[in-house]
Amino acid sequence: MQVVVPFAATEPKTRLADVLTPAERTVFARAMLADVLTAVVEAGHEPTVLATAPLDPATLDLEADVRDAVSVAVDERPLTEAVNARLPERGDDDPVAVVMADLALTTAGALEALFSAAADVAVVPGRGAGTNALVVDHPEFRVDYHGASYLDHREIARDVGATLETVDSFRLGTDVDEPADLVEVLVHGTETDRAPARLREFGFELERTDGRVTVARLEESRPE
Ligand SMILES: Nc1nc2c(ncn2[C@@H]2O[C@H](COP(=O)(O)OP(=O)(O)OP(=O)(O)O)[C@@H](O)[C@H]2O)c(=O)[nH]1
Ligand SMILES: C[C@H](OP(=O)(O)O)C(=O)O
Repeated sequence: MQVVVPFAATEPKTRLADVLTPAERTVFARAMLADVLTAVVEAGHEPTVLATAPLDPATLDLEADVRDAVSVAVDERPLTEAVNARLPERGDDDPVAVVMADLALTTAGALEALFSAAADVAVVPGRGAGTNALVVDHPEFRVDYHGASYLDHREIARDVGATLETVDSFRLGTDVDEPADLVEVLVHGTETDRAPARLREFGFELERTDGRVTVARLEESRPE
């Protein structure tokens, strides 16, 4: 199986602009990417980062064995086009997995559950009907990201006669897009994960109130 990890290398995570500076968003996005790549390698695969701009794996916080297993492909086209150019065509035997770089809670076990699905197309939906991860083992299925892409992908699978399985995964279903999502990173990130470590360095901590838990940033660590 080929595993592709799309990564917006410049100006990542704009929806976090209210709580993180541009430099912090870059650090945080790269930390999530490193966590995802580590999980992919632990699951036994050699990931390709599909980046919008050149990226040197040596500049990511990766163990040496993970770094050596990672390759980078630069494609400046929009996400959908860049991913579609990597999906299997007629005659290709190898399925292609697409795992987003902002799945900060990804573990090898969660990926293995997705990778072992038997359908032509296996999808993990994200919050708000996005598509966080999928495996394509069909020559005609193509992606159409953004909007309610999970619903669109179900329809596309039907149109091309591909079987589709929805994989239920809290860890892969949690994409980190908005400030409220940072809660999940602090609650469920593990000791060795880079993303929660970076958030804590930035001064974020959980805030327990009467309602849903939120994150707060220590006053002294807020940027000017
Ligand atoms: N190769 C590639 N990856 C992309 C592109 N846009 C987003 N991504 C990646 O696709 C995944 C999902 O991205 P989104 O959450 O939609 O966008 P984002 O850029 O991370 O964040 P926002 O700026 O807040 O929308 C993340 O792993 C991004 O790094 C693109 O145009 N090309
Ligand atoms: C990649 C895209 O992400 P969103 O824009 O929904 O966060 C999608 O899931 O279709």
